Amino acid sequence: MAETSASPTLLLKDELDIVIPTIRNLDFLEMWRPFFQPYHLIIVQDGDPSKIIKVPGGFDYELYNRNDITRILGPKASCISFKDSACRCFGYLVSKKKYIFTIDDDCFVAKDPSGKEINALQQHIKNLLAPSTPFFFNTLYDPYREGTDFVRGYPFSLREGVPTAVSHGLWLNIPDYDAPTQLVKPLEKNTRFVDAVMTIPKGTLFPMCGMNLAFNRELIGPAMYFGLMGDGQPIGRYDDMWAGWCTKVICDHMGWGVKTGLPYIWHSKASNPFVNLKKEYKGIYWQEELIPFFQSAILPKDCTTVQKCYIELSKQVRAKLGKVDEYFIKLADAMVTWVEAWDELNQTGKSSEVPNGAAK
Ligand SMILES: O=c1ccn([C@@H]2O[C@H](COP(=O)(O)OP(=O)(O)O[C@H]3O[C@@H](CO)[C@H](O)[C@H]3O)[C@@H](O)[C@H]2O)c(=O)[nH]1
Ligand SMILES: [Mn+2]
Repeated sequence: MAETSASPTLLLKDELDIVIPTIRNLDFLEMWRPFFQPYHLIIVQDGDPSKIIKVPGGFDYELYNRNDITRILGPKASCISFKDSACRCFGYLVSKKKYIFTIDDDCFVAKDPSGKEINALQQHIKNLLAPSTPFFFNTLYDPYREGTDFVRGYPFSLREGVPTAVSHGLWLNIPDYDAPTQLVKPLEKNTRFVDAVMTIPKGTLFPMCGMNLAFNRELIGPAMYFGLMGDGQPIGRYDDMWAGWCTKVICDHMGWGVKTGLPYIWHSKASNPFVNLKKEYKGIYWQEELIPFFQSAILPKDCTTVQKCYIELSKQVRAKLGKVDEYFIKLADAMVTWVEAWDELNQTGKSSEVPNGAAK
C-alpha cells in the first residue's frame, strides 16, 4: 500500500482516541508523549473514585471515574466491570471517534532490533488503514507493507482484501501469560521481536490481549465489550479474551479482518501470578467449553449489523453456556445492556466529552 504524502498518524489525529484504564498512575505517559500528545486521551479510572489520578500536563483528555460511569449510564452501569481492567470498555462507549487504541499503564515504548523506538500507535494506524486477507493466507505475511507483496498462487480476485477491524499488538519483556504459565516460568521474558503483521484467517479464533490493541470503532465497536469481570464476579482476566472471541466471530460473519503482530510495546510489570490464578482458574476449565461454542457459532444472514450479531450471540450464550454456569446468564444479560448503552450514547449524538478535565 503506497504511503500517502502525510504520515498515517497525522491522517487520524482527530479520528482516534487513546483509552487507558488505570488503578495506579499515568506516569508512563511521559515516555509516550512524542507519540501520544497530538491525540485525545480517554482515561477510565478504576477503583476508589475519590482518589485523584494526576494526568501529566500537556495532554488533551477526559477522565471518568466510577461515579461518572454511574451518572452517565444509570442502571446500565452494571455492565461495566469494577476493580478490573475490563472497565476500559467504558472509554469505547463514550468516545466519538472512528478509531480506538487502548494501552495499559505499565506498557512503555519498546525498541526494535536496530534500537529505534517503536511508535506503536503509528503501526496500529497503518494496520487499520491497510486491508486484511482473512480468506487466503499470504505466506509473505502482510502483502500491503513496503517491500513485500502477494506471492505466486495468490488469487488475484482476493488481492483487494477486506476492511481491517482489529489490530492486535504484542509485547516485549513480560509476555501476557496465564497464571499457571507465569508460576512455572517466573523469569521467562519475551525477547523475540518478529517483524511481521498477519491477518488471522477466517474461522480461526485467537487469544486477544487488551494491553496493546486498536480497532475501528465504527465497524466493530458495538461488539468490543470487555465482559463482566472483577468485583462480584467469579472470574477475571478473561474480559479481553471474551471480547476477542465475540469480535472475531462477528468479523468473520461481516467479512472484516483481524490482524496480529507488530507493533510491540515493552510490558514492564508482571501482575501477581497467585492473584491471577484466583481470578483465572474457572476460566481455565470453562474455556474448554467456550472455545467449541465460539468455533461452532453461526450467525443468521439477517444479522446485518454488529448490534444484531451481538444480540444474537448473547441469545446463544444464554441458551448454550447458561448450562455451564449461571455466570453466563448474567454475562448474556450484560451483553444486551452493553448494546443498549452503546445505541443510547451513540445514536442520539449525546456527547459526554469535555476537553481537559472530568466528564460533565
Ligand atoms: O483492578 C484493576 C486492575 C488493573 N487495572 C488497569 O488495567 C491495566 C492492566 O493491569 P495490570 O498491568 O496490572 O494487569 P496485567 O495482568 O498485566 O494485564 C493483562 O491482563 C489483562 C487483564 O484482563 C490486561 O488487559 C492485560 O494487559 C493497567 O492499566 C491497570 O492500571 C484496572 O483498571 N483495574
Ligand atoms: Mn500489565
